[in-house]
Amino acid sequence: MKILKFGGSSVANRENIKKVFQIIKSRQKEGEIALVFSAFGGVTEVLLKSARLANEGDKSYLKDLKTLEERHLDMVRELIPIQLQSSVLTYVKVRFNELEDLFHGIFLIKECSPRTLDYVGSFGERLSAFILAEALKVEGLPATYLDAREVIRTSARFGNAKVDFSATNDLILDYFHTHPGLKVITGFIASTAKGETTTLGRSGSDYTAAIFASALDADCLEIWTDVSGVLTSDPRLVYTAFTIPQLSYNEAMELSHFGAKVIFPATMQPAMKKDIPIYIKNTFEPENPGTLINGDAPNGKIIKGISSLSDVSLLNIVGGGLIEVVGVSHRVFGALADAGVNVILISQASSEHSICIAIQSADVAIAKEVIEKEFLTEIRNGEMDPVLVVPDMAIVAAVGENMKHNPGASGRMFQALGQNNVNVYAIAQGSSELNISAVVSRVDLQKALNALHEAFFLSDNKVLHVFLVGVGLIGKALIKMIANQREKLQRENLLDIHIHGLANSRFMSFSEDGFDLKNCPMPGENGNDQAMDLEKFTQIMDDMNFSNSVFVDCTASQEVADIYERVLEAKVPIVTPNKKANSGSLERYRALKKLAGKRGVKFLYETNVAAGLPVINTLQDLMLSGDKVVRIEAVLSGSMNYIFSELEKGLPFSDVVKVAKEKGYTEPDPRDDLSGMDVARKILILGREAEQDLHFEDITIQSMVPSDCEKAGSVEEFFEKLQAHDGEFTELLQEASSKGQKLRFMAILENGKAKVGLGSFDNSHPFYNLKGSDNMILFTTERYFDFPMIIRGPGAGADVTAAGVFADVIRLGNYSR
Ligand SMILES: NC(=O)C1=CN([C@@H]2O[C@H](COP(=O)(O)OP(=O)(O)OC[C@H]3O[C@@H](n4cnc5c(N)ncnc54)[C@H](O)[C@@H]3O)[C@@H](O)[C@H]2O)C=CC1
Ligand SMILES: N[C@@H](CC=O)C(=O)O
Repeated sequence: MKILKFGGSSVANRENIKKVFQIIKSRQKEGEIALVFSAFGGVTEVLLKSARLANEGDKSYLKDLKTLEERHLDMVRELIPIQLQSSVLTYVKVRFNELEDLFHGIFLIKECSPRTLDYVGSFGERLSAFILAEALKVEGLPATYLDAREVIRTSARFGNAKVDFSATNDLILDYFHTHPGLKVITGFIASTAKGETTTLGRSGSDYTAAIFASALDADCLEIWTDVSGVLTSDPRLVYTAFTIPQLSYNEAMELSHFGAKVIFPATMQPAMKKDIPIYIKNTFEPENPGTLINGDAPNGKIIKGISSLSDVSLLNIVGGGLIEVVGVSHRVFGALADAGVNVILISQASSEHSICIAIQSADVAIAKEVIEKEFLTEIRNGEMDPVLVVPDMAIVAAVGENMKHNPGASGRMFQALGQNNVNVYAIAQGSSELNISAVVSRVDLQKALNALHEAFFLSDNKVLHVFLVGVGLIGKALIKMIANQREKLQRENLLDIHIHGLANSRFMSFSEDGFDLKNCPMPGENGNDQAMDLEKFTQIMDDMNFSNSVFVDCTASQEVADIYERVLEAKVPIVTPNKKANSGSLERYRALKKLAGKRGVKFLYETNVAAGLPVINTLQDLMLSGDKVVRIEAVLSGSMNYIFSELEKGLPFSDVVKVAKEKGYTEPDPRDDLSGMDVARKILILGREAEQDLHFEDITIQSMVPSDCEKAGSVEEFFEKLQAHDGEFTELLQEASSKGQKLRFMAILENGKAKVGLGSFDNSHPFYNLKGSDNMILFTTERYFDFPMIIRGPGAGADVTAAGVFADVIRLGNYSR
């Protein structure tokens, strides 16, 4: 025997009911079944609301009742052929006449007790089960309607009656032995020994099904609903939530206590006592296996699900007078119980100095009042503080039997929360080790759930949420690269990258779901984009509050570099090719690294030097492994190398600089390259990475910008003025060529001092053969002393730089996995 229960959404309309009938027919072929139905979707709510309206003297209940009656009559007409409708239509009309009389009585005497409400509520299931039984007969099934009030005996606690299992089990068994056929049973309702109608409380129809399953020793209980089982987390908050294939009864109970709405704990008890498997199945996706709930807790994932409760407040009861005083907890919880306040979570440190309690926010005022009343004397004597309320909290709970005797679950949980800057206000874990709960701020709830979901279920998968400032040459190339590589990264690296924020110097735009990167509109291209405001940009990034946010700075702006502290403080890692932050004061360079370390986030800037070439990482590895840098000799400017190599072809200097800019090798203002400033910044950063106390003043710079060009107001004006100097550069080149040498703009760092400027090299030097936008870095270290370590390759350009930035972003994705 299998018991199949269908909820209100499964029988909300004819279309759904047809699906239900298909399921019933297929199950019936497999063996004996019995069916339990809820009222048609939404009917019970309307009935109870109408009763309240009548009680308040509001005659609009009549309209609601009429609409309900029409709905049921329509259902009969839709499910049953006209020649068989008459008796069923009469049944419905008689029930609604009874209801009308009943509501008129309530309206007249203005009395609507829980007992009356139970009677009113019973009509929903009586109508649905009767109509469905008749419709099933039409489908050729031997259906017989069973009003559960005939067989489920309860106490007279109306609204939430207590089942008398001994009487009920006998009545059910007797009924099934004496009545053949496919029983179509009303969910939710029962009766007292005196024949008064009662109801079974929240999720009462599930309970009915479990009662029958238990009485009949059913092989299994199938709960058919509108979701495919119990999910790993609330899918409205965690988009990656998925169906849990199997749960133990205990796990299902823990999950449902904290928000998994699919099953209500009490309803499981009868099935659980007899170890009857419960399947949670989706009427609209019957082939989906759904969730099996049974007595097993097989080894597998360390937790099964992450549940949550929002709208929680914390009460802190603090005071020296609590220490080693017997009975304090008894008084606190006694006062709360007397006031009917449900305590969700309790935490008390072993110092006994405080007790922390989580309750529903709606109960805060009364809870505070009764506790303070209970401890009036202690508060007056200063032995205890008035109750401190921390509002707007939420609870996240990791649930799973495999946590038992399995170290690491709480470590992983709090690491994930900490890494994502989620503050934990209180913690509770019982010795059953089935549930670890943490109280967090409500604004952090979604981030916390996603961080935990990723840490426990998708630890191999990671989603990065990028906020990109600067969508010029490099920024645009980066977006294109991410768009092209996304699928491969998802597939092969289990890494997904979404961009949620974009900005240039004038506009900023945001997308909660992430921009469509293949057709990504640039800031300012959408009518509703906002004017760029850096403070607001970071605020919106904070407010979006994603786990794994990343700030990418693809500008050359000092203003943007100045907000790094704020970004790191918010525990958001930074990736940037912008050299401004690291080439500012030595103190700030060090402070930023320290802050990143302190906040446990990465600050990655491989592209600060030589674009995508692995220079910074290599140098960091050398230093970490104990090497010492003796000398760095390097060509660090892709544009300058391009310019001086092209000059060899006899082209005018100003034309070559223009082409270097067009090719994306120069800085936004090419004078940053020609002046040696860009190279100076790079050698400064390399020196600092080599753990030298290098300041900008320690660098001697030879500028290639003629003095009149320096003063040019715009880049265009600069190019106009530069033409007049073409001859000077041709002369420099000829002089070097006459000695068999080539011009290279280079930097040398030695003995704590650096020099940046033009040098000429013959073919015995590695710089001689550099081509195009090549960079070359020679590291002479204690280990690489006789022959320096050499890194060479293109050191400027959109693609190589964007690729370096992209590699840093991917690196972030790979950390902590
Ligand atoms: N071009 C190259 O080969 C390499 C460039 N880099 C660095 O990459 C960075 C970007 O360079 P490009 O893309 O060539 O520059 P770009 O001039 O093409 O783009 C800069 C972007 O930043 C935006 N921007 C500037 N100030 C801003 C502010 N205050 N707020 C918001 N947005 C602002 C601009 O509107 C533009 O979208 C620079 O720091 C550069 O030094 C690093 C390695 C190589
Ligand atoms: N303008 C730079 C590129 C970025 O660092 C160069 O020419 O090397």
